[in-house]
Amino acid sequence: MSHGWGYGPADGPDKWAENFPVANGPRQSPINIVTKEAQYDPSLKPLKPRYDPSNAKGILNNGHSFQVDFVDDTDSSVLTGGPLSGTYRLRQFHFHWGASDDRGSEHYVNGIKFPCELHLVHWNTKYPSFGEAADKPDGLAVIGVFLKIGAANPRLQKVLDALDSIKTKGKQTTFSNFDAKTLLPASLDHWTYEGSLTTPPLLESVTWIVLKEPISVSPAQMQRLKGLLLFTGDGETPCCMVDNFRPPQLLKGRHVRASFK
Ligand SMILES: NS(=O)(=O)NCC1=CS(=O)(=O)c2ccccc21
Ligand SMILES: [Zn+2]
Repeated sequence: MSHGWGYGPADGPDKWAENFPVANGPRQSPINIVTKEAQYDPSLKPLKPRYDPSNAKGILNNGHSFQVDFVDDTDSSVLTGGPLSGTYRLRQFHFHWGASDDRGSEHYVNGIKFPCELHLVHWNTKYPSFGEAADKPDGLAVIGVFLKIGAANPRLQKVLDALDSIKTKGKQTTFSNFDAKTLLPASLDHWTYEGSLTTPPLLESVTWIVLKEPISVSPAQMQRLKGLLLFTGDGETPCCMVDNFRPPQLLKGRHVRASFK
């Protein structure tokens, strides 16, 4: 059963507004971050991700990416600081990538695209659950991390090695004892703005925290991501899951803040 949306010509980002009219809303994501227009905000606090590796639960091919899910029934893996008020619990992380390394990221920096972008999704514990938080203006916080082609990144290896067991849509397997913090770069300098989910239902509930420093990924490691499959329908030939990114959306008067000078 398809979700009804995807990244192809018939069901891709240009079509999403038909079923999700918020696609044309005032705070849509991703965006192109124009660094000269991002104002340094000294009131932004240091970003504090505190993750417990034992909260890692499973890895799932959801048909448009893959996600690593975390147990989120306690405050043992949380994000605080930066632009956030209160405590946000880690829910899942996933990636967006291209068919070739000249594209793949959702956010751009001064028009520059990266081959891949990691999203760590958190929800505000002022609400009783993820589901309750997901449609509130301050409900979610997503850390975006750019991946840049370079040396092989050993911290990605455990995730990449798990992909062989979730090749097709709907497949999942256990994924335990993983510290998501190891996927973050040394510097937590970031840009932040008010936006949305970049996939349907495109809810305008996300405080975006996009890290300035990319992490590395080797061409061979990128190939592993591109090997994931999604079936477009029962019995149809599987096709590679690539180019699962939404293009940048209009700022519509929003301002991007920087945590660094
Ligand atoms: N790229 S993104 O993080 O903005 N959107 C993916 C996403 C993250 S999520 O787990 O909040 C969720 C729930 C329902 C539908 C999509 C999503
Ligand atoms: Zn995402």
